[in-house]
Amino acid sequence: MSATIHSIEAILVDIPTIRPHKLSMTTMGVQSMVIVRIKDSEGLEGLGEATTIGGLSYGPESPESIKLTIDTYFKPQLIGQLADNINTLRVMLERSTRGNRLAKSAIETALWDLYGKRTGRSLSALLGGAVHSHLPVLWTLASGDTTQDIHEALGFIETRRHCDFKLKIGSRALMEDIRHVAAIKEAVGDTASVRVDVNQAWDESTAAKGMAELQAAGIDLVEQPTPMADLASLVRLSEKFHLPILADEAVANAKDLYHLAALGFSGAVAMKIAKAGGPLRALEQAAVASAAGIGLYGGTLLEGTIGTTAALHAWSTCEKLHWGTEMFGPLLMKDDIVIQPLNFHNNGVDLPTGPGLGIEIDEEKLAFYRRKD
Ligand SMILES: O=C(O)C[C@H]1C=CC(=O)O1
Ligand SMILES: [Mn+2]
Repeated sequence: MSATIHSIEAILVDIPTIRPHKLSMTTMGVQSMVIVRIKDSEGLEGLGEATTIGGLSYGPESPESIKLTIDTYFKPQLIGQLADNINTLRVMLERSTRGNRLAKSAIETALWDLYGKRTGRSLSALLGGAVHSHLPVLWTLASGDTTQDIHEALGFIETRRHCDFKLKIGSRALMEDIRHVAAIKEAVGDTASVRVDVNQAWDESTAAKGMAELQAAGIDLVEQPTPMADLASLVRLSEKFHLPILADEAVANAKDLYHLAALGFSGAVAMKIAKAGGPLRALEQAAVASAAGIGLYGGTLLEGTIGTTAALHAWSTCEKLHWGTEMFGPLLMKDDIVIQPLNFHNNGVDLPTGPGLGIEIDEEKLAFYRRKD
């Protein structure tokens, strides 16, 4: 008889960011994570994590609502269930609860970690095996200040920590943003790839003007220029420009991607375990993307090491990540709550190899950063 789920804890953890992180909808000075600890009847523990960016200014789930969903609605369904059958548990939560994908992703991650620890296999091995052991990782320049962003970028190019950059724009007047982006592109030169993320801030006509300017400035990719529900604008813009579009908020899972592709979209998609409701659903997009000729990108909601590692295991199983990944979340935080942080080097990160996620909690750090109320 295999082990059953004995306890589930959802812990709010707040870690300051190394600098203000300016997005089109808000500026982050702290990242709040929900750390999930699932223990089984044999005393093994699985770790999961959910985050969002800028709380309710970004989407309908907040760290506090994720904890409430897990404590009040998921826990009573999961306690006492066999821990190993992840699909059964995942389908149970999908049937009982609409939405709440960030909370579902944290639970699925913890179940995978637990299963990996029991079987002695890494999450990527359980998902069919890693094709990559080192994944490229870009850095987001979002201090809000052009000179500081250039300084940051040149430092990372020099140390080979990152060679690709994403700029968060959309909160300022269009031409102010364009001057900011063009100055950074000019400073980092042709060897660095510069992309922008508008986080839905433009209407279609602003996006058309913006994309023409960005194309001329040598930018490689424009992420979610228009509102998430406005799929037609993404399709029209992708037809009008050879500067590719990365669909982020508009696509959470394979069904969304299929719909967008069927409308005629070309470009790329940001897979995120959080948006999809867990690693399995996130990876389903890879098959649709490949069938539709859409590029893949490993996306983040600025998770800490636990969530980042879960996503890395998932992305490592994809044959081709056309646009690399942005799994730099732990580096944006001043500190970590794990014993062995991820190894970022050579413009990317190493995939941990231990059982499950291959990550261990630092109990003292967790006690220090957990929210006290
Ligand atoms: O893509 C997003 O919208 C979320 C995130 C990823 C990197 C970053 O700075 O913010
Ligand atoms: Mn984005």
